[in-house]
Amino acid sequence: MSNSFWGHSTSKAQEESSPSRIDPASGLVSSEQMRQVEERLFAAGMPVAALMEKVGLAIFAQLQRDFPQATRIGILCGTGHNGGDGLVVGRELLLAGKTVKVWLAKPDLKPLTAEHARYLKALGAEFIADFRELAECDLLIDALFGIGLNRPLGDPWVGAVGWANASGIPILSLDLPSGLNDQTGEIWGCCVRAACTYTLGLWKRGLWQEAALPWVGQLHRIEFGIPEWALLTQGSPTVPRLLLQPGSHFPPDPPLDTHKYRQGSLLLVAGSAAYAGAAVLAGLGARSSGAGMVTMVVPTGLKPLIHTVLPEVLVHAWEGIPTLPPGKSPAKGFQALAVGPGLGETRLPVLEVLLRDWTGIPWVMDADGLNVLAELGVEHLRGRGIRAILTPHLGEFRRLFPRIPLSDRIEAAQQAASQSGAVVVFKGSRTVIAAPSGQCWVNPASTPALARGGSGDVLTGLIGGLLARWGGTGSPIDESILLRCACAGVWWHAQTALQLAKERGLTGVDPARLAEHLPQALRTLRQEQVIRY
Ligand SMILES: NC(=O)C1=CN([C@@H]2O[C@H](COP(=O)(O)OP(=O)(O)OC[C@H]3O[C@@H](n4cnc5c(N)ncnc54)[C@H](OP(=O)(O)O)[C@@H]3O)[C@@H](O)[C@H]2O)[C@@H](O)CC1
Ligand SMILES: Nc1ncnc2c1ncn2[C@@H]1O[C@H](COP(=O)(O)OP(=O)(O)O)[C@@H](O)[C@H]1O
Ligand SMILES: [K+]
Repeated sequence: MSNSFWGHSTSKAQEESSPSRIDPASGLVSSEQMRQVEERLFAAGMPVAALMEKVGLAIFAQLQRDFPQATRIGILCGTGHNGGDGLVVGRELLLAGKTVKVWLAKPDLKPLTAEHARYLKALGAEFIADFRELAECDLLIDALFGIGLNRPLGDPWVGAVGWANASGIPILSLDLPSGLNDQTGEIWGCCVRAACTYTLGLWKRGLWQEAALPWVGQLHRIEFGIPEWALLTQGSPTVPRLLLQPGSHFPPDPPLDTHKYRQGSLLLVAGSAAYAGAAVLAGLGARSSGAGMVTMVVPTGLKPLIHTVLPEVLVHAWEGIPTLPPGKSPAKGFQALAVGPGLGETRLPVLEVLLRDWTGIPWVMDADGLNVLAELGVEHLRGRGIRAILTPHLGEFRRLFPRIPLSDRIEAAQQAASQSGAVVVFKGSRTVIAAPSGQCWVNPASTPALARGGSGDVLTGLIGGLLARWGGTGSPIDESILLRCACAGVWWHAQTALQLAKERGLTGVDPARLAEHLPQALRTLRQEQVIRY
């Protein structure tokens, strides 16, 4: 990853132009891809047992940091190498003076796992026949299944998992919570509900899917030093990545001799009599983006409100039939268009005007803009040559892309981007951002404090403003800039909400305050350069 928070570092540029190598800090892999990486290590001479030892010791060290108070540890141990990892950790815990009890799901262990079981027994760990005997433990380690899981759990695992989940004892899952699908994050019938998951080597993509959120707990990646040559992907040209920090996604800071027209001019088309607030919130988001000029197109009735709340905004008001600012052509006047929040009944006539004359500048489309697009068909965008960012939530996504299956939201976003030719921001508790070229990002940190009406309107204005700012720099707005704006907006929006929720509690993050807090949050983030999970 780039070390520069704002700069356009070469390493970042290279990273983006060579998608065939997995970034170990942020790349999301399937179990199959993980196996390929491991196979390369083994083929090059790394002994399997040595890798398990290395991984086990690293897990033990992290466990000591995260659960220093745990003294009685129960291990739910499967037959494969996930169980082996659990036993290595058990050995270290025992040697550190902790009490260790092991429940072996089945006796037919893989050879390496069997060796570790034999030694742990010799050291004095108690091997129990009934998992209920783990009730006195203060920490459970879930070492039932990792990347080897390939079908729904049956007996005796279902009983053990159900008991562990109901026990109230915190559970640490190794690699994946047992029962979680490594790709989709959905569960195979039943699943361990982890307080914490330590994934080994590379992030398994299922862990970062929205469906996995109730099961994975705190996520942590155990580094075990995978060499660069082992990180090549096969079969998949691009690997989805976590949005760990915005880096070069943001527009550069303004030069000292800049002026308002070089800071980007945004046309924001939003609001209706019924949904005046949506226009205000999108305007507040645009204001905080730092765009040099914001012009809002609203029905006449909203003009006084916009002037009062956003005095710096130019307002073009229309009555009867929607019109756009006179004397300005898309080519010279504006660098970006944000359209959709709160258009309500006026959405169709408004979109008709925009589609007629305004296809030359990049668009951010949300809410009612997306609903019109769903009626027209997403092909319309490509047909008209519109460069666009679409920001659907689940309902809007369904309407736009009715044929795309939703069980794997990362894959769904990638398909949507490829189908529409637009950058797609699939909003939710784990927002996914995908581009037609196949590049794809997942926002790893957000908060349910955002789950209230209007949060998305702020995001639309913010992304629109960022787009205008890039346009103001003179950069051609190609796919990579669209992607940068989408990523920067999503990250900044969520990090601001996290900061506000910490200060004011989950109910203190109303959209207007969120929009107002954006600049201050970014300043803090720039100083801290941290990611909050
Ligand atoms: N590769 C390495 O050397 C290293 C790996 N490491 C660790 O090993 C883990 C992967 O180990 P693993 O391949 O042994 O698979 P694991 O997840 O333990 O499953 C065991 C077996 O269960 C079976 N099975 C599947 N689904 C089932 C079901 N529903 N109900 C019942 N059985 C089911 C399936 O066998 P099958 O029955 O399909 O033949 C599978 O093989 C990995 O996550 C990491 O923790 C690290 O130590 C680093 C070194
Ligand atoms: N549970 C959640 N955790 C994190 N972020 C969330 C959650 N629920 C919603 N969000 C975020 O809040 C925003 C809601 O947008 P949207 O549904 O369009 O709201 P609205 O249309 O009312 O403005 C999106 O950015 C989404 O990612
Ligand atoms: K596990």
